[in-house]
Amino acid sequence: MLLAIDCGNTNTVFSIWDGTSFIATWRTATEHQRTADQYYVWLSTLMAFQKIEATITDVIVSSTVPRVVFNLRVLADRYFNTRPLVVGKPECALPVDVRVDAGTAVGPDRLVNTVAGFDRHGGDLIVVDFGTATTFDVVDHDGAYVGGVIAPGVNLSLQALHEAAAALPHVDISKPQNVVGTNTVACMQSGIFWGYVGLVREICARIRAERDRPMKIVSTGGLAPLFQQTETLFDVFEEDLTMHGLTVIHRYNKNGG
Ligand SMILES: Nc1ncnc2c1ncn2[C@@H]1O[C@H](COP(=O)(O)OP(=O)(O)OP(=O)(O)O)[C@@H](O)[C@H]1O
Ligand SMILES: CC(C)(CO)[C@@H](O)C(=O)NCCC(=O)O
Ligand SMILES: [K+]
Repeated sequence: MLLAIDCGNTNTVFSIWDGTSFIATWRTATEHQRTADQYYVWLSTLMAFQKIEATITDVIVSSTVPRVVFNLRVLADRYFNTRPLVVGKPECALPVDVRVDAGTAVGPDRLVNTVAGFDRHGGDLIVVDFGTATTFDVVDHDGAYVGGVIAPGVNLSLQALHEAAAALPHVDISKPQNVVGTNTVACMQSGIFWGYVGLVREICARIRAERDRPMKIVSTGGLAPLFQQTETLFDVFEEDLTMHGLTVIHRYNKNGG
């Protein structure tokens, strides 16, 4: 079975893929100090707790944090006796082209989202991922990643307000009832929530205008549903998009690339 690891700047998600479906998914904070042994203790405890008797034969990793890859490689080698596929490394082939400026290292999560979006929906897509950053990946008609947009993430924006202004508290995102807030928390939530609705709508409209062709908007990431609730910003939401992309890339490499 395949262990797929999606490591973001905030959280790392581990999923076990049995060839047909994900039989388990676990999430942990991303910490580069964590060793292979620590990962294994954590993983094996959860597997035992959920009575998952998977024999892991393959590992694939996408990491936006280069430093954590070393320990994940050791995890694969020491505990699963396999060399992991690492997205973005030359030995990991991608089923789509990447057409960007020379020397640009595109975030592996964006490449994985591109592959997943193209696999499920075909080309001409905008993939919006609400993670630490909010990213927009533009997928061409042939599935190629052709660029996009990086905006500060929702939680990062709230955190930045709190850290920069002495009188602004730590606030969690939620949909405010009104635009005009009558207390500090409501004012901050309004700024971020409605600001984000505008950001997403404007960026997608401008991408569409620049590309001059119909583009489907696919969203993923923990906070996408909160925004979709209010306004129709996306055509579809897919919680497991990044994980799906990892299984597609793994299969592609198994079959010889
Ligand atoms: N209503 C909400 N308010 C605050 N956080 C939420 C809410 N709904 C989901 N989340 C958070 O969203 C996060 C899931 O987001 P996701 O995995 O897409 O990105 P991330 O882990 O924040 O970023 P990255 O992938 O860059 O590490 C979880 O940490 C979850 O707690
Ligand atoms: C933008 C993030 C942080 C989103 O996770 C990640 O994709 C990344 O580190 N990207 C590198 C730069 C780029 O994608 O162009
Ligand atoms: K993510």
